[in-house]
Amino acid sequence: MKTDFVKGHGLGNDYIVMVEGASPKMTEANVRLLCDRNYGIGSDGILLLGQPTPPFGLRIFNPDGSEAEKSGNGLRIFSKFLYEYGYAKELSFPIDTKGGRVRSTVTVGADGRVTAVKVDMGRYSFNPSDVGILGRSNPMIEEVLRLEDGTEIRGSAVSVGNPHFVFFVEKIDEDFIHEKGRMIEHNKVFPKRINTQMVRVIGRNEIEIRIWERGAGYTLASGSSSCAAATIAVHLGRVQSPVRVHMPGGILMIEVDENHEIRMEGPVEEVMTGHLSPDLKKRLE
Ligand SMILES: N[C@H](CCC[C@H](N)C(=O)O)C(=O)O
Repeated sequence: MKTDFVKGHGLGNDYIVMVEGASPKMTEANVRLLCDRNYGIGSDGILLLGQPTPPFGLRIFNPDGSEAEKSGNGLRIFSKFLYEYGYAKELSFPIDTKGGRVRSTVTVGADGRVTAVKVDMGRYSFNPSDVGILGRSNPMIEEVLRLEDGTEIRGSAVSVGNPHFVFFVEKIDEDFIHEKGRMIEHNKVFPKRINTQMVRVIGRNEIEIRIWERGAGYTLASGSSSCAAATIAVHLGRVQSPVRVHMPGGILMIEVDENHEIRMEGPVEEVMTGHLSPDLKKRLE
């Protein structure tokens, strides 16, 4: 790759792609600086290519410097990168993440560029230890979560490789997710912290969500959040699979099957390629 990084987005959830060995060390300080929208490149996270042959190695970093087990939008951006920059020779290939192995299949347009990606995201789990909840073995389904300000929210916890808390509303309230998202993220029930989705059911196969991401805050879209919200909505019988998930950044298609497998499909775009300038490099550890 003749460039220091490639930047892409999935429905407005943007990531910087870098290659291990040709990138700064992924220390918390470096990740925070690179993701900073004023002092750095700016993004909702970093995707780091490890093993450059199948099964491709992927590490995912949030803009606060923490490492995530999985990212749905990140996997689509990463899959497009692998195919267009010659790492992937096939249209379908496996990728190893901290949250398990997934398989991507890219859709290529007439110009040879990837326009969309389908990802077999693996299996969901309601197991509290998979979500990072300690001291219980029964799933947290439609239970009241108490926040430090006294707010009570009835929701469910699910892992799709990374952890999520999902609650339903009759009407989407953007202010609520901005006011309470961080409190939910850091609630003591979730020692590994957690991603949160506010969900409104629109139809038998349709939901609308708003997202507060662990380690990133409010984002325009989230693939793993779409998987988590669709999984809980199907599990509670509020919708049927496949589920169209509407977000401010756009729509993802999510399938949840009886074997607990989740499949996600959606668009992806490359924004730019770039080089780190000497002044920024001086600031990196
Ligand atoms: N912040 C998430 C990772 C990124 C998820 C999101 N961007 C997606 O597309 O799935 C976490 O700490 O688990």
